[in-house]
This record gives sequence, C-alpha cells and structure tokens, in this order.
Amino acid sequence: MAQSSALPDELAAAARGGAALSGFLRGLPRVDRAGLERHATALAGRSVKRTAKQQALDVAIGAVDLTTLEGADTADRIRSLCTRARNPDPHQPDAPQVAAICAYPDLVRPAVDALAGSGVRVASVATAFPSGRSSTEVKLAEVRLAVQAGADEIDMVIDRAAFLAGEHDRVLAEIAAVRAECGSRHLKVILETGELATYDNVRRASWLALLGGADFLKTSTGKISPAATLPVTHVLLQAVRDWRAATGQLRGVKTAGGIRSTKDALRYLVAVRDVAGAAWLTPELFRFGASSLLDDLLLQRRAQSEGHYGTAREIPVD
Ligand SMILES: O=C[C@H](O)COP(=O)(O)O
Repeated sequence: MAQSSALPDELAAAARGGAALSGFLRGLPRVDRAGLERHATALAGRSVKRTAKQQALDVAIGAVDLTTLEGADTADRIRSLCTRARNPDPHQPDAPQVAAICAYPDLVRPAVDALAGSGVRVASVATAFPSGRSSTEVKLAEVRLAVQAGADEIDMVIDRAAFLAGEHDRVLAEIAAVRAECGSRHLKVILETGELATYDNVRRASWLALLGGADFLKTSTGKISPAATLPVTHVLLQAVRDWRAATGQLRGVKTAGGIRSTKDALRYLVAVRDVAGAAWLTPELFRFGASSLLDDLLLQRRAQSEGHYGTAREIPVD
C-alpha cells in the first residue's frame, strides 16, 4: 500500500496496511496525558540567556510558513505576501527570509512567479482543505494542479472522519496516494489534532502519516479550535524522533494555527530542541504555519537589536 522500501520489517509490514497496521497502531505506547502536559508546561516556563534571543528570533523567522488562507485572497494579495516573504522587514535587511509562503492551490502560480529565484518555497494546501471532505480522486486532482503550477510543498489534510471511525487502511491509502502524486515535492500531512479527541489518537495519526510517506507532520489547519498546542506538538516531535531512531530517516514537524506571539514561538523552539533535538532547529525540519506571527517576531528582533528588552523576555535556545 504505502511506500515500504528501506523500512525495518515491522514498519514495512505496517505500511502495507491490514492486520499488520492494526497491530502496529494498537501496540504504540499509550500517551501519559498528565506527564505530557506537565512536561510541556515545565518546558514553557524555562528561562534563558539574553545572548540566545537574537539567534532564536532568526531561527523562528526562518521557520515561518507565511500563510494566507482566506476566501477573499487574490493574486495581488499573494504578491504582497511574497514581497514580504522575500524581504520581511526593509528596516532590518539582515533579517532572514521566511521558509515558505502557504496559500490555496489557485494562487500557487502568482506566488511561484513572485518568488522566482528567491529561495522562498511555495507551499499549497490541498485535498479539500480544511475539511478533507471530498473523494480521493478530487483530492488527487487538486494536488496535481498545485504541483503543475509549481508548488514546492503540499499541505494535505487527513480524512478525520475515516480516522475516527477506525478506517486506518483508508487513511493510510489516501496519504500514500497523495505522496505518489506529489512526486519529489515535499508532503506535509495535517492531522487536525483539535478533532482527534485524544493524545493517543494524535500519536496513531502521526505514525499513519509517517507510514504513508509524510515529509512533515503538521498539527492543524488553523480553521478550528484548538489548533496548535504545546502538548500535541510534543507528541508529533516524539513521533519524528522515534521514526528517525527506527529508520534513520529525518522527518519534520509544522505546528500551525493560533501562534501569534514571539513568546509562544520561542516556547515551541524549546520544545523542538528538548523533545526531538537541536538538529530539528532548521526550516528543513521545523516550521510555524502562521499568518501574523512574523509581525511580532520582527518587532521583537528590532527591539532586541536596539536594546529595548531586558532579561525577562529572553528565551531558552542554547
Ligand atoms: O497553517 C497555517 C494556519 O492556517 C495559520 O493560522 P493562523 O492564521 O492562526 O496563524
């Protein structure tokens, strides 16, 4: 079913679906809810050295998928977003570019044109985002069109109704089919964790996505509440950490939806470093999906370089 070459036997069997998949998902360790939330809270409260802040702000800016996913989006609006992505703050020419812009499929083409030669990638949501309620055929057609228009990355949503009904083979098959349609383009699999009800389900969905060929696990669409949280991001980070231990393959995490402040962004960076490892503090392996976070990151960066903030606002990144 899903791609299984180069995987250890147990994972290769699970990636083919059926009883091996059911057994694998049943055998995943249960999430200790209280322990997870305690750990996430403890990490969020860590204090830091002042010298780390500038570096952390730049890591955060470079990890942003600058997002607009509004019904009123236009090509002009996308071009403005791309101008910002290339050069986030004209007053801070040394500020890094963001990792990518993220938009609906019909706006990929103007984004690709506006970002040509910049190194900023174009990500597109697809597969009947945000609900995922369409046939696999329609979802694959949408992915195909986004790829043909030049998207570098596809952010798909999983079929949450099928997942919650226990139809894991169906969810896996759809992810694998989208994976195949993406070709060499990066595939981010949106779990929409706010609809998955339990951390155990978030863990199962994470492994399904990895078995189906995800390059990134992504928490949320940003269209329902709760969106990203620190505990669910921990669960995704644990999954990619464990996937690497089992397979040697690096997979990324994108936390998305409702992240608007530098303070929150830095808490996520601390979680990335602590749970997955410092190797994940790169746009190749960690992203923020956010429509307005960049504004605050740039304000804080400017304040930092002008020396307006004291140690109370510093963050733990080294
Ligand atoms: O994937 C990104 C989200 O849709 C953005 O959510 P946000 O508008 O809450 O930052």
